[in-house]
Amino acid sequence: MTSPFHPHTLLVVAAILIQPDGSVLLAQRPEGKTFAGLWEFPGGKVEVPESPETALARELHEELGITVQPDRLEPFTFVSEDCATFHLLMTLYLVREWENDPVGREGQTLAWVPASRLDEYPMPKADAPLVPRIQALLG
Ligand SMILES: Nc1nc2c([nH]c(=O)n2[C@H]2C[C@H](O)[C@@H](COP(=O)(O)OP(=O)(O)OP(=O)(O)O)O2)c(=O)[nH]1
Repeated sequence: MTSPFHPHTLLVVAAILIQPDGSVLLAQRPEGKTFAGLWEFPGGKVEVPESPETALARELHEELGITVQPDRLEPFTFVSEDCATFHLLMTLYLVREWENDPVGREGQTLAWVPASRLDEYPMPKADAPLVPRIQALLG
């Protein structure tokens, strides 16, 4: 049954950038944003009329100054999480190729983290299931 109070679904795309040594990139959400201080996978909201892949390429350029090819993004997994005022649907892509070195262009601190140490970085609740999946992928 449909409820008029059912939260809307927010479509978010995020990247798991992987270096040749197997470390992955985390960004710390800056002060003033929701979840400030927590670590996340870079990305953001899909805007009309973007595809998820073009939205992720845009977000990675805005946030990190890197260039990725939308058709080289590798679908990995997704999370579906009730966040009280909205429902988060976040699709994640593996990214192994990019141009330029990532820098935090929006004040975020960046960290390259070995998969085995991902659980040392506090993340939004929705990200919790991702950690064992990434560890299984990267060993
Ligand atoms: N990029 C990213 N967003 C995440 C992760 N985990 C998680 O719950 N989110 C949530 C936080 C936000 O509600 C949403 C991403 O939107 P966003 O990052 O564009 O949000 P925003 O800059 O506009 O900031 P805000 O409106 O949430 O304050 O997804 C993650 O690992 N990466």
